[in-house]
Amino acid sequence: MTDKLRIALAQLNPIMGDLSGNLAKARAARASVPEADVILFAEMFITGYPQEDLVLKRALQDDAREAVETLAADTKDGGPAVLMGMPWREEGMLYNAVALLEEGRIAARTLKHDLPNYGVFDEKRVFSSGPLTGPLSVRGVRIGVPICEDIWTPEVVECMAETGAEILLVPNGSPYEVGKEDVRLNLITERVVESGLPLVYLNQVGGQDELVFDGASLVVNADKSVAWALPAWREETVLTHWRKENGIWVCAPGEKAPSEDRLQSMYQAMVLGLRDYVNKNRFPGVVLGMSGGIDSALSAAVAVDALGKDRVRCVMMPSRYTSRDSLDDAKACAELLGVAYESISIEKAVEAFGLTLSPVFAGKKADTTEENIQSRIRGLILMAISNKFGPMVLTTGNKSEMSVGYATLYGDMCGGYNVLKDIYKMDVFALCHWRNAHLPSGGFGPQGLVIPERIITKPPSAELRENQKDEDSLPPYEILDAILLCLVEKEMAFEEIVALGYEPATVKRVEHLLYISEYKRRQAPPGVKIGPRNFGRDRRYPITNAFRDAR
Ligand SMILES: Nc1ncnc2c1ncn2[C@@H]1O[C@H](COP(=O)(O)OP(=O)(O)OC[C@H]2O[C@@H]([n+]3cccc(C(=O)O)c3)[C@H](O)[C@@H]2O)[C@@H](O)[C@H]1O
Ligand SMILES: Nc1ncnc2c1ncn2[C@@H]1O[C@H](COP(=O)(O)OP(=O)(O)OP(=O)(O)O)[C@@H](O)[C@H]1O
Ligand SMILES: NC(=O)CC[C@H](N)C(=O)O
Repeated sequence: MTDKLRIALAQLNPIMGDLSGNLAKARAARASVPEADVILFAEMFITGYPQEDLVLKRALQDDAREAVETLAADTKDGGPAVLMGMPWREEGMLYNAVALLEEGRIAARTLKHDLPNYGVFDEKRVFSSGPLTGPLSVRGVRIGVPICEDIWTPEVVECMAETGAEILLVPNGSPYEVGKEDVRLNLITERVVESGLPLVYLNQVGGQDELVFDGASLVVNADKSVAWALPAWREETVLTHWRKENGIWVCAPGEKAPSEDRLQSMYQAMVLGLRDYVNKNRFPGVVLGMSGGIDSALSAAVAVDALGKDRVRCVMMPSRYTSRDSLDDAKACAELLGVAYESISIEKAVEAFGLTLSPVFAGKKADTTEENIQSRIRGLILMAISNKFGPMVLTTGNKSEMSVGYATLYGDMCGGYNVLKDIYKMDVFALCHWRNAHLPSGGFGPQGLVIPERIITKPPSAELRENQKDEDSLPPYEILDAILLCLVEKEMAFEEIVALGYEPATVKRVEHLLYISEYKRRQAPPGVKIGPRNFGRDRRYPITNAFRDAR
C-alpha cells in the first residue's frame, strides 16, 4: 500500500465546444507533470462549462467521448492517470460526469448527484442526477470525486467518507461572484470537518459569455489548514505532494496566492470576462463611444487592460451639446490609455434626420425623441465601424442605468458586450479610483493615472440637451443605488425599504422604472456577472408584468 501520492491540479481555461483545443490543452498539462500519479481537470473541462442546451446535441456528446478516449489512450504510457470532466450517456440518460482514465482506457466514472438549478444554473434542464456513490481507486488510493455542487450540501461527501474515501478531489465550474471566495472556503471547511478528509478544490478559469470563472483553486488538509491557494484569473498547473501520516493523507504546503479585496476582484473579473469574450469569439478588438464621461472612460480602461491599447478604438462623437470639458476629458483619457482616438461629429446626421422627420413631426415639441436620435446616430456610427473594420462595439451602460431604463434602445445600448452591466454607478466611481491607484494583475494597460480626476468628479450628464444632468431625471446615485440594492439584489418588500428611511415616493418611482424597463434589459447585450443577481442568467423577470408591491 502506497504512502505517497503526487496529485497535479490543472487550473485551465477551456473554450466552449472546442473539443480538439481543450484536448490539446489537457495533453499539454499532463505532459508537463510526468511524475504525477493523477491529474485533475475542472468540471466538464473537455467541452467547457456550462454548455447549456449545446450539451443535448448528440454530436457534441460523441465528440467529447472521442476526445476523452484519445486522452485515455495516452495513459498507456504509464504516466499520470487523469480525472476528466465530460458529459456521460448511459442507458438513455445524460449525466454530468468525471471519467478516470488509466492504463489506456476509461477505467471508471463518477456521476454528479446534486444538480444546481438556481441562480445562473439550469442543470436539471439537461442532466439526470447520478446516484450517491463511493470512491474510485487511483493507484490503490480511494479517491472521492464529488462534482462541484455535490460539496454544497453534506450528503454526497458523507456517503463517500462512509464508503472509504481517503481524499476528496473536487472538480468545479464555479463562477465568480463578489465575496464567493469566503463562501467556498467555509463550505470546504465544513465538508473537511464533517468527513475528516482533505479536500482538493479545483476550479476552472476564464470567461464564458456572462460568467467568468476565477480559478482560485485550493487544497485544504484534514486539519482545516490551507496547503495550497492557487492564484485567481490565471491558468496554472501545479504538482502537489501527499504523504500518509497516521492513516491520514496530508498535502505538503505550496503556493499561497494572496486573496483579493472587493474592488480588485471586481476589476479583474471585468478584464477577464471581456478578454475571453472578445478572443474566444475572434474579434480583432473593440470600438466604443468615448464621451468624456465616467462610464465610457472606465469601459475603455478595462478594454485596454483586457486587450492592449492597440486593440481598442475610441470615438468621440460630438454634437452641439457636447461641452468643451467633455472634449478635453475624452481626449486626455484616451491619451493616458494610449488608444487610437478620433472625433466624428454627429451634427450633419442630426440635421439630416431633423429635415427628414420635419414633415412628420410638424407642430410637435422637441422631447426625448430628438435626444434618442442623437444616441442612435452614435450607435449607427459605431456599428458601421464594426462592420467595416471588425471590432466589436462595447456598450457602457452601468447597472444603475440598466435597472431604470436610462439608456436608449438601439442607441447607446447598441453593441456586443458590456463590462459595466453588473456594476452600480457608485462602484463605477470606486473602480475608477481603484484603477488609477493599481495595475490589475495580467493587465495590458499602463500603470498610474488612466482616468483624469475631473471625469470622476464632475456631475454625470448624458449631454443630449442643454445643461442636462442625470440627477434631473434620477434620484442621486447614492440613493438610487441603495434602493436598487434592496429591490434587485435582495428582493425586499416596499415597506421594508421605506422602513430603512427612504422616501416612499422615490422607492415607488424606482420600483416602477425597474419594472417598466424589463424590455430594454431583455434586448441588452450580455455583460460580465459580478454580483449575486445579474440581469440575464440570475434575475429573470417577465416583461409583461402588472404586479406592483402595494403593501
Ligand atoms: N414593454 C415594451 N416592450 C417593447 N418595447 C417597448 C416597451 N415599452 C416601450 N417600448 C419601446 O421603447 C421605446 C422607448 O425606449 P427608448 O427609445 O430607448 O426611449 P426612452 O426610454 O423613452 O428614452 C431614453 C431615456 O434614456 C436616457 N438616456 C439616453 C441615452 C443615454 C443615457 C445615459 O445617460 O446613459 C440616458 C434619456 O435621457 C431618456 O430618459 C418606445 O418608444 C417603444 O417603442
Ligand atoms: N459625445 C459622445 N461621443 C462619443 N460617445 C458618446 C458621446 N455621448 C455619449 N456617448 C456614448 O453613449 C454612452 C452613454 O452616454 P451618456 O453620456 O449619454 O451617459 P453616461 O451613462 O453618463 O456615460 P458616460 O459616463 O460615458 O458619459 C457613453 O458611455 C458613450 O459610449
Ligand atoms: N457547477 C456547479 O455545480 C456550481 C454550483 C456551485 N453552487 C457554485 O457556484 O460553485
